[in-house]
Amino acid sequence: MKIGVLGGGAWGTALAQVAARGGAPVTLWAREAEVVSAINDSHENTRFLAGVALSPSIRATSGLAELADCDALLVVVPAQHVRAVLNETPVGATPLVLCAKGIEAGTRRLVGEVAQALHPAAPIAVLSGPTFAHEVAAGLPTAVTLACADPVIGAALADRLAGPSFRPYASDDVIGAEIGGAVKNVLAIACGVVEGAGLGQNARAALIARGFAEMTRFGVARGAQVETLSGLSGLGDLVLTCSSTASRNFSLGMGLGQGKRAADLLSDRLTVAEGAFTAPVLREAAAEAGVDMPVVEAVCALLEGAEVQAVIGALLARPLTRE
Ligand SMILES: NC(=O)C1=CN([C@@H]2O[C@H](COP(=O)(O)OP(=O)(O)OC[C@H]3O[C@@H](n4cnc5c(N)ncnc54)[C@H](O)[C@@H]3O)[C@@H](O)[C@H]2O)C=CC1
Ligand SMILES: O=C(CO)COP(=O)(O)O
Repeated sequence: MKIGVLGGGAWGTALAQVAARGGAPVTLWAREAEVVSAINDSHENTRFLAGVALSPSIRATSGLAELADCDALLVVVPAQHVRAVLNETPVGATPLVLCAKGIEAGTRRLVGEVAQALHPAAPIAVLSGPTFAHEVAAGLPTAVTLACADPVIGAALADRLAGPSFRPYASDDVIGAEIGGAVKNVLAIACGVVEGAGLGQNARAALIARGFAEMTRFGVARGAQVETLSGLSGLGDLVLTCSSTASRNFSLGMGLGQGKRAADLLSDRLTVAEGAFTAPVLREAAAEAGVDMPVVEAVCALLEGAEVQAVIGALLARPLTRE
């Protein structure tokens, strides 16, 4: 199975390295000409994943047409750009594996829903879980959810990507796998705020648990299975990104917690903090579904410039309720 990767950021590059194990040919489309030439000339993505020696069997390209001979495409561009990139990609009935984590602004669609609407003949799969790109690229042990409605295609993709330190777990819950990854990015911002504002470890644990309750409420309302939300792509990824400054979302939250302005923190970013884009869309989607998400609303308020202590005070002053 020849794998193509759409997106030459840190995660697309790390997944290309996974797929190239044993010298298997992989074609990686990157938007930046300098990323294409760095990968082809020196086998390194100096811009987004510096310091990792990439397999020579990864060939980078700027031409989406060159993905036409692939047997499966991993979609790893940021969620807000999936539509534009997939619009230009020759897909047909090739399986699409969505690896971006987010909800599209405007349509409030999960990226798998965007992909399915654009390419109705393509089987849709989702690969998601606790996966810092630099750890995966370094070959450290990692487990992911690989969800696909078609169990035969799901198993073929899992077999193709699995390795001694990369373990896909099968699921048929595509929506559940996507919702975990999208929502946890927003909750990771909230946990970063707790860290930045010095609110302590009790508060962080409380936020993870109450955030998970929000993720579950929203997920169930959108048709997700609770087992998926409490697995690798939901709770697993939530725990990872809510505990580490290696998370871009957590780091963004730390800055907000220290009183910095969201606009300043976001203005000169080279890399993507998806939670900042997902938060307002998730707030709308939750309202539409009639689901209460106070932590998500608090993150939105902070991104819109509200004062940290006022937002935290309002969250803590909510009426007492049952767990
Ligand atoms: N980095 C990680 O550890 C992980 C990232 N992800 C997800 O993977 C997705 C991609 O993130 P990263 O690879 O980390 O990106 P990155 O932050 O390393 O790089 C930014 C990427 O955005 C692309 N980009 C910027 N503007 C664009 C546009 N107008 N059109 C198309 N692409 C554009 C750049 O070409 C580059 O590939 C995100 O949804 C992220 O949440 C998922 C798991 C792990
Ligand atoms: O999704 C990730 C790990 O699973 C990466 O998290 P950040 O985007 O917050 O760095």
